[in-house]
Amino acid sequence: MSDAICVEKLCKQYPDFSLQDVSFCLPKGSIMGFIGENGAGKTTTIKTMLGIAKKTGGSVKLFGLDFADHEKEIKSRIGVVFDECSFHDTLTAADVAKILGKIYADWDDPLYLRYLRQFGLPEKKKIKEYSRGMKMKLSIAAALSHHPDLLILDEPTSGLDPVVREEILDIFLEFIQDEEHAILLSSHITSDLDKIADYLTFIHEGKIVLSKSKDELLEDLGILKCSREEFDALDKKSFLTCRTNQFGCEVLIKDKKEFIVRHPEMIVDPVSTESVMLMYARGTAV
Ligand SMILES: Nc1ncnc2c1ncn2[C@@H]1O[C@H](COP(=O)(O)OP(=O)(O)OP(=O)(O)O)[C@@H](O)[C@H]1O
Repeated sequence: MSDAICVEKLCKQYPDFSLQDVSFCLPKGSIMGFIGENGAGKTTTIKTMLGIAKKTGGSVKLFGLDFADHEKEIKSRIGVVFDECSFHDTLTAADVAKILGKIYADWDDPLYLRYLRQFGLPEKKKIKEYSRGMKMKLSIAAALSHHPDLLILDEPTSGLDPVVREEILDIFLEFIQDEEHAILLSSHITSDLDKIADYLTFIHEGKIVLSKSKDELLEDLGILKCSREEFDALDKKSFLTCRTNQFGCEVLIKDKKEFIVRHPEMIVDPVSTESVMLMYARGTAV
């Protein structure tokens, strides 16, 4: 299976923030959830991948092609949605179709109209009269209507009610069914990622801390609760991150089965996508 995205050692330097050696690959036919707390670097990664922010190092390949050398071709094959609607608010959905129809050779008006109807979006109403959720749905409809091979979505379900979120997640699942398409989706809504993601990539303070298949991650990782004394006595080689409070420590463990063999007396709880995110966001590296 070849990769839709392969990012290697991507770097971006802002005055108060740096993206450091960000690397991950997304195989075709799959969905990757890109997770991290506010300010972790998700949008910066996406913008730097797409050349919207200038990278200070590293390489980005989409469909096996170097982004910098094949920007035009690559852009015609991807649909991108940011958390803010990128269309001018005096336009209507019908105007958006006219503009995008001129930009994309594969623009599909009937498909776009089908999404507008499915999402309940009036064609003639100005975007400024749309609600936040309607604007997001319009961005998603537009991103899907030129038959892209890859969707890159920055918080696409934020601000949407659970019914619409589910409807959109179903569309994403349908999109990848042919095993050629892929989706990179940044989100704080871990329950959405639990439903649809095949891979999870966690970013924290500008660095990738984990990138794995969701099944492997849930199978391998565990959370150990122990006292400070127990923590101090343990070998830290399989510890990823740790949170301490007045009652003791919570430790994220890389390989819970291996740890339990070495410490059968200790209890290691299973992880969820949300608990891993919280362990990184609120913990300290061990
Ligand atoms: N144009 C810019 N100039 C300077 N700093 C920036 C710029 N854009 C982003 N940053 C900084 O980069 C850091 C990461 O921001 P980014 O938007 O990538 O985070 P995020 O993970 O997408 O967060 P959120 O979940 O809140 O959207 C922040 O500290 C932000 O202030």
